[in-house]
Amino acid sequence: MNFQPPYPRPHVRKSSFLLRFLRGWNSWIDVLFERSYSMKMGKISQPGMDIFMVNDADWVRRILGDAHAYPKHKLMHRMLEPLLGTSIFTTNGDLWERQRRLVEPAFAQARLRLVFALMADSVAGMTQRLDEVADGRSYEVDGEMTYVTADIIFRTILSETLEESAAKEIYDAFLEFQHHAQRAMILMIYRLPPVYSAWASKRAAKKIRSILSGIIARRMAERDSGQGSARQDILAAMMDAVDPVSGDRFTYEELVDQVCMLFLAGHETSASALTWALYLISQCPHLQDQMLAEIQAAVGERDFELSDIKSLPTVGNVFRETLRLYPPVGFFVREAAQTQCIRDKSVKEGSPILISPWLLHRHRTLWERPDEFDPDRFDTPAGKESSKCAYIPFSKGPRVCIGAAYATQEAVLILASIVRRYRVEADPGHVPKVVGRVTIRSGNGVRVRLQRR
Ligand code: HEM
Repeated sequence: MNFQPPYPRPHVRKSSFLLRFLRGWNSWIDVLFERSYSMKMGKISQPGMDIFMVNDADWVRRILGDAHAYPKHKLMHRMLEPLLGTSIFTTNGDLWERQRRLVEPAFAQARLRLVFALMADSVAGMTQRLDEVADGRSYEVDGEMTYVTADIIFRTILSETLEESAAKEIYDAFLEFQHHAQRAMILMIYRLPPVYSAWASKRAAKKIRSILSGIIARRMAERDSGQGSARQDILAAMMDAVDPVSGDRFTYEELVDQVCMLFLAGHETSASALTWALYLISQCPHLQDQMLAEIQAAVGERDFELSDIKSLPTVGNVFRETLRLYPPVGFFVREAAQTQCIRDKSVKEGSPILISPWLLHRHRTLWERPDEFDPDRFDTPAGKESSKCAYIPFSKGPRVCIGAAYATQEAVLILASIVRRYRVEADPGHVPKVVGRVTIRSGNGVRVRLQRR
């Protein structure tokens, strides 16, 4: 049985300028109105700046397909810069191309094979911690999903395990960063100086950056003194990578920015998706039975192996459908490099263009029953058609997520490990409150009840 999970009901009409500001202060999703979910293109007029929202599948493909004509907008860079510095996530042009050439090999299939065992070790730690709470009590899963995904990033990128105290420090600092970065962005859109929010987001980012930069400095010193060559993690691949065009490597400062970016892009997104996935399956006991039967048939009681990931199509579809309904990156911002017409609208050079997986994935004319949770939809002709043109949780084109395969491997492993060991039951009365900030999260947490099988 499919069900319709919660999301903020859109307003009937477009909000006025002032209401948009107030509603967007906590969550950009609260600004949306009914037509946002069916229009192909919208325009939001702000003082001194028109922002365009593109939901037309062909235009989305064109925009995402051309990183030169539609580079990333500086707004995104300014929002994330305190944490990510000048990293691949927000740069453009030659600088981005160089960074992409140096980072991409670290995520090649061969390296993903190497990091699978590290992921599995971390998941074993997760189940030990979950055993402590798997007695049917009401349990908030956000913290554990953030912990295990951050620990996986630490192990696979840096060959370090993440202590619980450092994990807590990072978790709290990141919540603080999200909160203030979202507010700084809203203020910048309204041409107001984001004085306090910018300062507070920098303060939170500094805590995370100081934990990571210490480790990188140590690793570079190790390399320079000829030690540590046996490590096969993602940092080693990035330190060794030589740019085939310029012949040079990442400097220390560049590596700090890239690792902070991979840390954020690589754990917060996955933690958001996994938390929502646990909520969704908690509402569907029959689906869990189907997942369990599939896991038992393919894997039984032995340890998971990398080749199992492809033998668990239902688990894979649960992850895909979670990313459709709650895409961790709810929107991205590009800009028009030249003045032009997009559909019937004149878009000036430099105007921000928003592309929103949140809206595209729930578009009234592009999906059947868009608000329903239905993992089987990806096996139907209609679902396959919709996902071809209107499914972009990892974006598309030259700037597609570098970590898509890594994230899928990790998420299927975590979900399958949880379902094999526990029944994930609903916590009656708990309804998550969807909040759109840097990622899409629940403002009141996600609570379920775990029961050991
Ligand atoms: C469920 C998990 C994930 C989701 C939904 C996700 C989603 C995305 C999206 C939508 C973008 C494009 C953003 C834009 O165009 O502004 C992106 C870019 C990126 N992601 Fe992910 N991501 C996930 C996990 C990861 C992981 C695990 C890593 C690495 C460890 C990673 C690394 C990156 C990088 C480096 C980019 C920038 C690529 C570029 O601009 O060239 N992501 N991701």
